[in-house]
Amino acid sequence: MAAMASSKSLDLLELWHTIRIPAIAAVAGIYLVVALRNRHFTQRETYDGPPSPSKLEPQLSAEPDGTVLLPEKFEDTSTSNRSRNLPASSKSGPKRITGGEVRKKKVNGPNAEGSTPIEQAELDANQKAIQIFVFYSSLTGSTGKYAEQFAKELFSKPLHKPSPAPPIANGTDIPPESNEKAIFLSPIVENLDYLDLDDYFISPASVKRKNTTSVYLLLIPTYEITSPVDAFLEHLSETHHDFRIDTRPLSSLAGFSVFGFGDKEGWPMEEGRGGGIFCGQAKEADRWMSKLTGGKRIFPIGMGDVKGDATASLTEWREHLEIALHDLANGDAISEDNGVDSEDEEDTAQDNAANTTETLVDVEDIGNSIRSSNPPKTKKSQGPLPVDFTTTSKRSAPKVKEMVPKDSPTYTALTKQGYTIVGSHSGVKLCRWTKSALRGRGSCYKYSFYGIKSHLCMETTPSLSCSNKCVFCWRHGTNPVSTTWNWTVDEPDLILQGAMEGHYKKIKMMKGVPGIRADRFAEAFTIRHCALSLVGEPIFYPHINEFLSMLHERRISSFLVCNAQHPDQLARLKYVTQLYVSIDASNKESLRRIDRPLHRDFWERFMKCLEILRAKRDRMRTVFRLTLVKGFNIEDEVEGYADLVEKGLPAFVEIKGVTYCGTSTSVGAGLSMQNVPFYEEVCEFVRRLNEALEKRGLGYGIAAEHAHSCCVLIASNNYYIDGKWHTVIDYKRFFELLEEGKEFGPLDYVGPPTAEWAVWGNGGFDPADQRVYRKGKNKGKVIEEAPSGEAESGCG
Ligand SMILES: Cc1cc2nc3c(=O)[nH]c(=O)nc-3n(C[C@H](O)[C@H](O)[C@H](O)COP(=O)(O)O)c2cc1C
Ligand code: SF4
Repeated sequence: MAAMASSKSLDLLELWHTIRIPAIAAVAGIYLVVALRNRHFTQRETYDGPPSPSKLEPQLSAEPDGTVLLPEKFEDTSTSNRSRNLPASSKSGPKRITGGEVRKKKVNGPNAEGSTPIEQAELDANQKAIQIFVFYSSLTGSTGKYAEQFAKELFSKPLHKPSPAPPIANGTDIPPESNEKAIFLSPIVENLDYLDLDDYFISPASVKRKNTTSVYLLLIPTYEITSPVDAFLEHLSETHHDFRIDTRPLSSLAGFSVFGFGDKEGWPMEEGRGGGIFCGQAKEADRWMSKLTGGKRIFPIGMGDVKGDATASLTEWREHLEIALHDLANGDAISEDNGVDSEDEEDTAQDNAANTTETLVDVEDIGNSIRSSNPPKTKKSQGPLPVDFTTTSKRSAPKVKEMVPKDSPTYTALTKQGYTIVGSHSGVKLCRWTKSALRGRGSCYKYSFYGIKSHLCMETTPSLSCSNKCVFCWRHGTNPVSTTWNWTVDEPDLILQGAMEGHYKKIKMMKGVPGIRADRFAEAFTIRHCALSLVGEPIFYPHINEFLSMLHERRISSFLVCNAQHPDQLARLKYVTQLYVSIDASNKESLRRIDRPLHRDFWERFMKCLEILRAKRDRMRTVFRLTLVKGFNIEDEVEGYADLVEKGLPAFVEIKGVTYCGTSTSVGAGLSMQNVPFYEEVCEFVRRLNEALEKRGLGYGIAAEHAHSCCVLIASNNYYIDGKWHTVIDYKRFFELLEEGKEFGPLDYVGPPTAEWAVWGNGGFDPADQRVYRKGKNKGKVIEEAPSGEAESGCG
């Protein structure tokens, strides 16, 4: 028995040795699964309803001085997105870029075989085809319209062949030429300002269809100020100089051609105002494209004077271009290499720099030269074009410019609108509410909500430049735009001094205006508040923190509005009395449509700024500024806005109807009186937003209103103290706290209760002032006269 027992235990021991590893692994696995499950349920059990600030991810926190440390930096996409978008392997060593897929836009345009474009579906797979891309850039909208029209008209009429070309059949359909080797696909129109340039200009756009090459036609305006065209030219230049990329990366294109838009009166052929020249940037684009394609210019650059005959010039250029394209389709010129060495071309260009202006040919001259000589031919079929347009641009070392030089049209335009330009990049302007308050006719909503008397407030900006082109902005036709600061920088004390002097000068000029109240006029010579919201982007200014400190040292409060496009600068921002971000839409597409941002990663930047704002909410008063534009960002967006509030958890949400200014630019952007909501519509939106916030349990309520300027305030319940809203600021306490140098938060400088007349439901107009009602059918809408200088700006 004992022997049997001992042999059994030996068997068991053997069995244990055989199965011990899988058994231990199985037990450990089961333990892990159970532990994870328990953890999951523990978390779920402790979840207590709607998200509170501490539970929202990801978390950033502010330092005692109000700054936020960011784990990563947002680089300027205008110049550096290439390095991010290159294939991973190309970052570690030299590599030839061979191309990738592109996002395609709707194919449009006319349709006929031979010279006219046709839809892909109708093609025989072996048929050679040419895809035309019409690229454009536009700051104020006109080039976009020209581009659409151009694409519609391309090949829409019989070829306008100059003699001695053979006559063609009457009628609108052009019979295919018997020797036609390739046909044209309907053109694709693309806006360079929003395109991922890497997809199109590091290697040719990849077209899914086989046997298809592309032609790039570029319609480019010129701006002497910084504009999106700069980013495009920079991209072309970087591509050319990038050692990882083939020297002629676009050489497999069938060809390219450029048409420039400019203003000959302001910027003649030689150097014009602010250093710009007529169509200077179009010429530069033409030069870079020639280098990148290895000289595949199918037709010389055309130029149109927008104050003259731009439409006629474009038509003429198109008609000649059609012939050149036709030749391209007929001949064997669709080749990988046309034998032109771009490096030789560059050398020639530099050698010939001194003779450049002589070689310039305007489109009128091109027309004449073509009529008087032969019709244009492709290089392969006829040798190089007689005029080398790559030599038209003089290259000089880049120098740092002033943002708004005194002799620039921007300066003239802004001063005409009532701005005082301070130094080279700042501006100050008397707000219409300051004037109104001086006359006892009421202050702006900042008085009703936060206790700011408008006649003690200065509206200024240390950066007239902005990185958006909002549809409702007054100034995008005139104010500079850019994604990065690339101008000379003025010292903060000079800006503050200049701004205050400019402000007081304008106050002095109010002396003779009927109805000015003597007491307020006298008080107005001590600025107590500064609204950094005039126009442009104040946090763009590299010394913004020093500027703010100087205001605070003088016991001037700061209200700073930023456009949520500069997370790095926002994170670095120190104490502000009240910090705003403009929330002009609740989703990416809507934001693109309304703000027309220059940054390609605008949505990521926007979301990052909300995170940063949330991190700052324990240090300062934070505000979301919503500007409602009917037909753009009101309808169906309430839930989206509530989501954004949940993300940023601002102390306040200001909701304001857009202000209509009726400038040609706003009209061009598709804005009319129809887009201005009535106050009742704003109120209805506010009620719905409040409900959406309540549903999420976020702890907000409708606190105050200023019907006079179509503005309503939603506030965090933190400001509902002892049964009353407390939205007004204790400015004296704010400065004391700063001077004490201890850590403090926004609830440490809460002022007295919000005035009864300002509380939601009571209208928001101080009975001590005299209300002046507007007559007419648009009563209840905020309309401003522009450019009289009477108005607040789009984000003011
Ligand atoms: C501030 C400003 C600067 C300009 N600079 C130049 C220039 O240097 N050269 C030029 O030929 N045209 C210049 N123009 C004219 C524009 O190129 C022209 O108005 C063009 O049609 C604008 O196109 P867009 O509406 O598509 O932005 C300038 C226009 C403005 C408003
Ligand atoms: S409204 Fe403000 S953010 Fe928008 S473009 Fe104008 S200045 Fe820039």
